[in-house]
Amino acid sequence: MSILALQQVTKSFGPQQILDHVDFTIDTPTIMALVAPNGSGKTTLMDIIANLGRVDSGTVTVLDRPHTDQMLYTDMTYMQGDTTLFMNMTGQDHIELIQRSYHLPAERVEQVVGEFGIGQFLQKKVKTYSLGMKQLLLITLALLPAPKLVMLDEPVNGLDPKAVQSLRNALQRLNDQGSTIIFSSHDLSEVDRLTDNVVFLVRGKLVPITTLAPTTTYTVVLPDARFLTTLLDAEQVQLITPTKATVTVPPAEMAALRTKLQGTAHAILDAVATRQGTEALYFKLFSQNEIR
Ligand SMILES: Nc1ncnc2c1ncn2[C@@H]1O[C@H](COP(=O)(O)OP(=O)(O)OP(=O)(O)O)[C@@H](O)[C@H]1O
Repeated sequence: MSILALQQVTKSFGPQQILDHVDFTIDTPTIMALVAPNGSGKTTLMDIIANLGRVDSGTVTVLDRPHTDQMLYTDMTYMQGDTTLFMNMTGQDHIELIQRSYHLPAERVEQVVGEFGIGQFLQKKVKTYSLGMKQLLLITLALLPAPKLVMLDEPVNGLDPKAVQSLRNALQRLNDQGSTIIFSSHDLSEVDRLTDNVVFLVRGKLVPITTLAPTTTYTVVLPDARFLTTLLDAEQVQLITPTKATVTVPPAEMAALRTKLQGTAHAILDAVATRQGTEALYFKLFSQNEIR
């Protein structure tokens, strides 16, 4: 089964071509970052996937169903900007709407509300919320149903470091449970913390970072860093401290390593990708500022 499939998708606004015969598929659950300059079409693309925008030509399927299938809402959520919130309703009102629509047990709501620490302001009207509070509410609403596909438009915006950490943990857990997350962001260091799976939108085409930089260097933390030398070739591992090392491998190999060590005494506790710079690749791809 494919999670997402775009076939020859084209979209223009007047003379401006946003998507140019895009072919793209996601077949296994992943956390994918969508990266491109302002005005390139990230929101347009997510709108199209969520059936909030029309394609000029091509087809989009989500979970092997046309993206126009109304019932897909049970399997796909989309966090857009704060214009989707009702200013005169409380956060709690919003949560109850989602809880009723998706028949969610109270424990699920308690878990996610607790995870993001938003319980203390849920009784207030949304119009009194700060940018970060609105972001946290929007993220909570999108993640509550734990759908198969979650799309988040710039979720990191306005979040404090603790909230970013909660987001990171929540997305990782959802992905571990089989959900796919697509998010856009301009914060490239946070992108590198959240995922290896970066896809650039370049002149109307989707370009996976793996096609540009086949290996990634990760700074990993684990109880005994020397253990890595028993699993990987010498040139792939560089010990930094007894509990820290750099590992240079393709992203898929890193994912396999994490899975292999999960739950063992050698579990990888943290891994930060310092690929030959997502940022460096970004500047190489978008140096001419010609997208806008
Ligand atoms: N309804 C519309 N009518 C005409 N042009 C539009 C419409 N919606 C978006 N655009 C244009 O399409 C381009 C892509 O916009 P989009 O919001 O998808 O970019 P983005 O990559 O999400 O940008 P940002 O990073 O700034 O959020 C922009 O030039 C925008 O002005």
